Amino acid sequence: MLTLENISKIYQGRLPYQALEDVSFSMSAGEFVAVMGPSGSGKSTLLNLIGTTDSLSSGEVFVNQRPIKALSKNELADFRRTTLGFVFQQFHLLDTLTVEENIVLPLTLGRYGIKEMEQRSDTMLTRLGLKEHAKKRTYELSGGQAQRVAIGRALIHKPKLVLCDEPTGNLDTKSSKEVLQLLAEIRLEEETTILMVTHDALAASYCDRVLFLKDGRLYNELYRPTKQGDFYQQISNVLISLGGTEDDFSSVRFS
Ligand SMILES: Nc1ncnc2c1ncn2[C@@H]1O[C@H](COP(=O)(O)OP(=O)(O)OP(=O)(O)O)[C@@H](O)[C@H]1O
Repeated sequence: MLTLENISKIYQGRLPYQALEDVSFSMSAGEFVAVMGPSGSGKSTLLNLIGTTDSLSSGEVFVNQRPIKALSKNELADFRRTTLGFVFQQFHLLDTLTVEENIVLPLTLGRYGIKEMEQRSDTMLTRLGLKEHAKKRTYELSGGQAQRVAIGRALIHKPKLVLCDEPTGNLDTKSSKEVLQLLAEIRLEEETTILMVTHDALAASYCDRVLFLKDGRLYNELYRPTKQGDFYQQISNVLISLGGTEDDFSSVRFS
């Protein structure tokens, strides 16, 4: 579904800086993949390049075998609106709108009738366990509820690829687990491909695979074994070999 071929990014400042160098990997439809690495290793740069909010210095990104570079301006706008969904650490919800209005917001930019919007919103609110909160303003929600609204908004238009930047960074352990469980389930139900940047080994252990970046290059890759607890331990070991600090690890253990 997604292929990165030898991508590099050099920021052209007073002193040019190579943030990514020769990164290649592929993701199949419905795969849930985490990207980890120390601060400054190029994780956000990677998301921005795939999300088309920044441009490649070299290499190519293919979505469903189509090179993103070949898209015209209109096609690119259409690609962002229909194929991609975004989830951020700071939920980026609109306080002036209700929960359900936030969730249907992406649909108001497309050609959807009122009835279809209502149906999709209703299904999504139920799926997120937020039906009773539909008419609330977003400042009346807990962090976990707010992030679930943001996930609903990211998924309401049924995007093929969802890019998540530290989606659990502002959440406590319980809310983090709920949000991660939700992402893991939804990608199975909808075959949504999810790429998630995270510092948290616990969050990464919900994924099928973890890619590790170091100094802008792919450093390691782990596939999930049967047990999530084993995966968590393996991820923690790679983080230690990367030179991670205590802050990179969660204190949660699996039985
Ligand atoms: N616009 C820019 N101009 C110049 N250098 C940049 C720019 N954006 C990022 N960088 C540099 O590129 C490198 C990678 O940055 P990036 O934000 O991708 O790292 P990161 O892994 O996401 O870090 P963090 O975990 O701290 O968010 C860093 O050294 C950063 O200083």
